[in-house]
Amino acid sequence: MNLYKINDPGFLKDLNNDELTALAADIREFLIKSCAETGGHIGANLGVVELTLSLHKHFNSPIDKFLFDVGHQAYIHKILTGRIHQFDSLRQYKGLCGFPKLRESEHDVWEAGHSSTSLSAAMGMAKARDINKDNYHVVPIIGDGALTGGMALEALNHIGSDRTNMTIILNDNEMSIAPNVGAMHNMLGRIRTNTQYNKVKHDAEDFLQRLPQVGTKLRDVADKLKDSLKYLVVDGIFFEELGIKYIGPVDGHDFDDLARAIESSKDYNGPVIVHVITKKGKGYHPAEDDKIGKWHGLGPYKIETGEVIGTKSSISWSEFMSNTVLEYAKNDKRIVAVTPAMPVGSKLTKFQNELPEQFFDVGIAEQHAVTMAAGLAASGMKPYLAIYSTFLQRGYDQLLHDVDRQNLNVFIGIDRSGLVGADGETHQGVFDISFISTLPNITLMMPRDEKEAGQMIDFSLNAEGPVAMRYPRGNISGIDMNIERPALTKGSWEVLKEGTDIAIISFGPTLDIAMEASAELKQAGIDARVVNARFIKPMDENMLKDIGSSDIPVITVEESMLNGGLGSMIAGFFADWRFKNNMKRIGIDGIYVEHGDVNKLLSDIGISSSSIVESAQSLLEISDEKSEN
Ligand SMILES: Cc1ncc(C[n+]2csc(CCOP(=O)(O)OP(=O)(O)O)c2C)c(N)n1
Ligand SMILES: CC(=O)[C@@H](O)[C@H](O)COP(=O)(O)O
Ligand SMILES: [Mg+2]
Repeated sequence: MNLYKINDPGFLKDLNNDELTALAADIREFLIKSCAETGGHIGANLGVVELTLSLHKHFNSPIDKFLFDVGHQAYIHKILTGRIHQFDSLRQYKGLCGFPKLRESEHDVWEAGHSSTSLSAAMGMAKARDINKDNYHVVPIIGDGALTGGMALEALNHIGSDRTNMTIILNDNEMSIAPNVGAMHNMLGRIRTNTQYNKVKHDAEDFLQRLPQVGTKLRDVADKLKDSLKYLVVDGIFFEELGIKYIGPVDGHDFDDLARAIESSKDYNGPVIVHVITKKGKGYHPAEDDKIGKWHGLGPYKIETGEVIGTKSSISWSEFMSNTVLEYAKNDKRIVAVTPAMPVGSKLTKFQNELPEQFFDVGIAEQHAVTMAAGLAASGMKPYLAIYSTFLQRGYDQLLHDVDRQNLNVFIGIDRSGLVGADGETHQGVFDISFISTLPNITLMMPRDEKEAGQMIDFSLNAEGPVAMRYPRGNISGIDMNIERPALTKGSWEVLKEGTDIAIISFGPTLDIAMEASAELKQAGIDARVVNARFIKPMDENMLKDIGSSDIPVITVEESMLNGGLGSMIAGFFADWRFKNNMKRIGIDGIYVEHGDVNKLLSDIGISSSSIVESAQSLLEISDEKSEN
């Protein structure tokens, strides 16, 4: 079938299973080729081809509402809703978003990126429907990994008690990014594999189908028998106990099985969960055989070999951090690593393999991860919580209420700090400084390179109280780790380049553009000082007082939100000390930064050496005018 002719999913209603099967093959072939060029969440999408086709066949989007949890598995949905032409720009600057996007299509009724939100949103939409006496289906599609998220369980608790009409599609492929974990996963596994129940269930259904003109009474009795059978042969049906009818397990690659389950869910008066069993990566061997989570989402690859394109000259920041902490943990049993379902992204699998008893993957459960780390610290352990900046947002109250307020020795590795690029708005790590800087006790740092990172890790593992160290997505610089550096003291900044005309204050990766700008300014006869504000909190107040007293203009640069960022903190300090330095804060000003190449995004925002140079020149003109008057 010519996929490029698809504008609307309505045609699916007329397709028979053979035609659907052929269409599924065409879609898989397209996805494998397209993602080989652009990268993307290929594994997750290959697993939901038949499921997505069936949903669009048996429901009526956009009147019926599809809410894709996380949303990384919505590529087929996007193909069926007329967006195949945009796939060559997937997750690229101004291109197709890798997650559902309201502005892209009327069929995208809920945006995501962070997991476990679909059931709560579905509840809201279903209640609005009922209050307005509307009549459409609300269909959240949630994975077995996302189901481990606390929000999902909070929503199930409400949905079941309220008996709100909706069809929950549970896409169970036994994988989160890595293999899924937790008691929920184990329970689903028992249902998946309980062949005795499945056989009895099918035999019962076949028997009923064969009975001539079965009276409704007998059918009701038989249904109750079948349901009670579930209680006998399958561990307590968790969902039914919550008041949510359970249908499954359903073969997520069999159109007949899917049709039966979806249609019967539509007839039921109350909430239904359809437990669909799928294979992540189906149809592409490297992805299908993936046991660790490499093919969940990745960059461009060679189709024939599955080899990811683009050799790396050095290791990632994540690998550097995890391997360095691992070495400390080998010599100190108190050091334990905690990850909320990101052992692959945070490069903790080596730690997990070498020190399994000092490693915890708690599932997609950031709130639990943060407070568990607090509990570990309260008992004398030294927890290292590796967590993406964007996902730390999910555990903010736990960070405040449990970790910082009790001043506990938790060491937080804030991964993917700064712009992440392809994942876009929902994943940019640009809010953590703003929400951490307000906390009274925590120390917040960002190293300029791996040498300084090593010093910070040592500082953190010997510190009193909570410490957070942010680091970017991408690779370390590969500098010589044997270079000598002065010892790191808490709250100390470093002058990278002396200068008397203006001070440029930054930290982490943006120090590079600060140094570039200072070199350009030197060409123009301007002597710019560059300061490494490696301790974002506490700031180097002595150095700030020196700068304040000298009354030279100050430019701050951060790949982070301006409000609550370093620039704001320095401006507040100057105000409190009545310093009158002219200031320019360069950073992200009140917008959500979309997906795309990080360098292009930085340039658009004005985080560049040229904008530093321009700011310096205009500040110095102001200062000159001020001094003339
Ligand atoms: C709050 C939050 N934590 C972590 C992630 C990272 N993440 C994205 S997809 C994923 C696994 C989701 O597993 P599942 O729901 O089973 O979907 P599948 O990929 O298996 O289809 C994780 C951990 C996220 N998007 N949001
Ligand atoms: C969809 C999701 O949240 C994850 O798959 C995320 O995209 C991983 O990001 P990295 O690729 O930076 O590990
Ligand atoms: Mg899964």
